[in-house]
Amino acid sequence: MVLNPVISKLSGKLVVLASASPRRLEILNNAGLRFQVVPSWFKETLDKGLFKAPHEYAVETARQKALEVARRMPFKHLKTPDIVIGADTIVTVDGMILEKPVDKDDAYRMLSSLSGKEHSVFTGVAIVLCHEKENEEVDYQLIDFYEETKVKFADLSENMLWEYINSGEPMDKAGGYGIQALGGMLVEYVHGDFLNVVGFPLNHFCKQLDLIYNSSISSSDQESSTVWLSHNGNHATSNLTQPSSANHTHHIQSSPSASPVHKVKRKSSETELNESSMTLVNSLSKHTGDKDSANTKLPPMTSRGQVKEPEDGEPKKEDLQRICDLLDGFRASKALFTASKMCVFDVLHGRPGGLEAAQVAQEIKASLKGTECLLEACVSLGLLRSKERMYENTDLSTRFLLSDAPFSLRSQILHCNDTVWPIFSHLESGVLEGVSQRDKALSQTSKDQDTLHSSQDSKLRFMNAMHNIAKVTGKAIATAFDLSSFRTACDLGGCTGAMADEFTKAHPGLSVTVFDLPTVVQLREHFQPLHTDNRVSFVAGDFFKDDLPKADLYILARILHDCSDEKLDILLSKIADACTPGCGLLLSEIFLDEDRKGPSRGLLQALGMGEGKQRSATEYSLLLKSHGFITAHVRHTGNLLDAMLCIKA
Ligand SMILES: O=c1[nH]cc([C@@H]2O[C@H](COP(=O)(O)OP(=O)(O)OP(=O)(O)O)[C@@H](O)[C@H]2O)c(=O)[nH]1
Repeated sequence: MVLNPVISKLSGKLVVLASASPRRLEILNNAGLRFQVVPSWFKETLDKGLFKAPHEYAVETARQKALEVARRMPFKHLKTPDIVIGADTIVTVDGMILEKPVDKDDAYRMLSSLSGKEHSVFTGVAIVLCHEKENEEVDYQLIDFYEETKVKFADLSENMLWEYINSGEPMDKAGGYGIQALGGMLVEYVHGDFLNVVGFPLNHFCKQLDLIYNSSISSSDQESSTVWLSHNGNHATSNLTQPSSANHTHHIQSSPSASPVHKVKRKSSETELNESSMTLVNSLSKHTGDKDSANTKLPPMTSRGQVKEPEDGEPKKEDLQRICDLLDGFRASKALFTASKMCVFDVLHGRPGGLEAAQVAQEIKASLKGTECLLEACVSLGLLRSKERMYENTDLSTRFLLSDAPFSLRSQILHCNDTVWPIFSHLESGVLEGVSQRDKALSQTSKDQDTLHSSQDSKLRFMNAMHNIAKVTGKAIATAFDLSSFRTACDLGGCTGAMADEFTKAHPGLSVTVFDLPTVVQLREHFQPLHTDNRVSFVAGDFFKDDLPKADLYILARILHDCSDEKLDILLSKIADACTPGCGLLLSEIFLDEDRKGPSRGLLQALGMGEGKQRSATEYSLLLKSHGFITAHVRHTGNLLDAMLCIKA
């Protein structure tokens, strides 16, 4: 790509850098850009698990940083900028995203995970072009891209690590290092844009400006091809013409059902810019021709930031829908629980063409009316499909709701129905008293049941539920880290051995001992996989009281969140005592976001008021460090559980 002068194109425009990074300020200053700095208030807490690739996380964070400033300025600074620039820099290694360390321990974790390795630095950049309209409304055009640079660290000694950490330099830098300063000592090579590592890919930025201000797309083309971001930043689809420019051919694919983010692939003779995507959403005024955008018509925001309620004063549909979704949530859960318990999905399995409601009613021995309502509700939830009054399973129900599906969750669903649901029926008491309502709820439930389940039956049902979760999450956890340095593992509370199976499958050199209560180990025959791998063995015992089997890796999957502080201390002390330096501890839990604002799955689980608590990765890391385990790697798997690998110091 031939690069043309671009900085001068911005003279006379109000350019805003939505960043508090002194390095970004210096880079753009040195390039001769005149701009104002308005740090963004956007909290960098996007759920990383939602992004398919690390760079998407950096780009979305950059977008939100820039949009927050672009939207705030008209009524906080009483002026609308012409251009707002946002950026976010992250480091990735071993599948982990490293941002700025929260403390020295975190910096140690990051730097030790980078030691001796090549890693990537991604900087996402968002350019928001603001267009103030005659009616004071502001439309935004959002253009974003990312740049990747590879960096290789030398092998770092403990002394080197701690000397660098104690310099204080790591604390405000992605990945815990500053390549432009002391951190340069750690670096063996850089492949790619050095400034991108520092925090701003200046060359790529200039190329992007070139596309915006020097491309041959005529203003009318730009008008027709450039679709504007609605004031609220909500996306909407739009139909687009396919513009072409002198230096670049870019293809903007759009379809009514497509996400509003369209990948724009720009190629040039010299440089293939990596994917830069222009978030294309339609304005409220000009491009709402097609039905989709009409459906997503949003109340316009005045430049003073107030959302204009629709003329008739009706509440916004989206807000009402959000509340109704929450209102109906328990009905949806109960429909799933009931259909599962009544074996609706099993009844429909293997019935080509499906069954009528009357046939299902007969098979599940239920009323026709009740069965029809249940089947229709399941169709509305995507659990069944119907055609000419014939009902069939969907892929979703076939994969997760059949009793004998490889990843069946039916037992977990029955556990939620029979145990969790009664507990949540006493949630108000739980909140008032701050203690679990389990005994009250289950003693009442067991009295209500015609026949009390034998202790073995209820134990089996619980084990089945745990087996379901281990089957669904086991592979993601077992493959989260390189465990080649470990030969023996002990899965504490490993229940049926489903997780142990996945570890032996993923690591041929590893044998796993499942250590669980005698009543659990006695019942393991009910769950043994068809293939019996002799690398999985069972030992009965109580990990709070008995000696732990010797191993060089201990696995704790969904155990710690259920333990009181006292039990945590007992268990972790026993593990620490059983470990020699270099032993591993692999923890698998739901890791809360650092600001404890999500994921709701974890925070809703905490409403069970058990004696344990939900924690973030940092909280778990510090808890384990207090027992001599240093966190080496953290993995947000995007599955139901996350994972952390710690090493005994
Ligand atoms: O080698 C280096 N690597 C990274 C940096 C600096 O690290 C931070 C990255 O953090 P972020 O992208 O979140 O930016 P912030 O500083 O928090 O400012 P925002 O207001 O934009 O969020 C960034 O400052 C890089 O410059 C470095 O200096 N050297």
